[in-house]
Amino acid sequence: MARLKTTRPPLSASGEYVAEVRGHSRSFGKTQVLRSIDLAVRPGEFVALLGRSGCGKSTLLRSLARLDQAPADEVAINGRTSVAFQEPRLLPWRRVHENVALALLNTPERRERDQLAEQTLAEVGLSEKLGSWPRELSGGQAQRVSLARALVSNPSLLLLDEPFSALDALTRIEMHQLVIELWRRHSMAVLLVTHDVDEALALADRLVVMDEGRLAQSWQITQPRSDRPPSHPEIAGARAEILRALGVKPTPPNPNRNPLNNALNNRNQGAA
Ligand SMILES: Nc1ncnc2c1ncn2[C@@H]1O[C@H](COP(=O)(O)OP(=O)(O)OP(=O)(O)O)[C@@H](O)[C@H]1O
Repeated sequence: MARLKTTRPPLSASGEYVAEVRGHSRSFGKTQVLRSIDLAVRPGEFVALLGRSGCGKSTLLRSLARLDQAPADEVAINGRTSVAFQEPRLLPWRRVHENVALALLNTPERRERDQLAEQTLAEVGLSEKLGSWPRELSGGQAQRVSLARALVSNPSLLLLDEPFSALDALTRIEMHQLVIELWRRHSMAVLLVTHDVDEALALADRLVVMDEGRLAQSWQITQPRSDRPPSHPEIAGARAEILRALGVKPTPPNPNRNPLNNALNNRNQGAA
């Protein structure tokens, strides 16, 4: 009897998703780190990826960023991706605007590169630091430059690998606001890797929990971002479930979420 060859349908190239991951596995030596991951990110969607340390979040992000070779039938990206990491990773021997312009290697015209870098640095509020050296920046400013460098190429998917975790609480809140503003303005999708459940609940449309290389559970948040107090039933309920999925004892919500909600409320006058 002839055996039917089973071929998987190709990953979407239709533009329905900016990133589509299907049955993606990855091992380092004998250690399997990603186990048949399925994940699709829609244009403009804001997804937060949570999980215990070592569960494979950064490895998945690297596959999406094409920093690691992933088989084309497991990971498909429609459009451009760019990444910002926990550390800003700026070149210390290049001035701020050069660090940003360097992300535009495919733009041949130097003047265009400079203009775009300048424009994007203005968007992150750093116009006055164009000619500074990275060593002259605060941690928060350096992280803004890193964001500008990721944004300048106008990605359809921005990958953020714990970009706020080294910042103090106030700077973090400012960065949250900034990321939401930039996300809206650029109409891009964002995949944020974070350990902070409250941060994820404040920012994302969808929260996905990873466990030992698998996507364990996900939550869609329908409450508008501008109105997500920790006491809201949807937010409180998702928080309790996510902490349970992470195997963490419930803790009181981070009170720093309120300033974000308030600030977003003030700026966006109730926009979702
Ligand atoms: N290049 C590599 N070579 C060997 N092992 C690796 C490599 N990169 C990651 N790993 C291993 O893969 C596992 C998952 O790492 P990964 O950085 O993806 O986890 P993570 O969930 O992002 O962790 P964290 O939250 O601590 O950043 C870890 O056990 C790590 O040691």
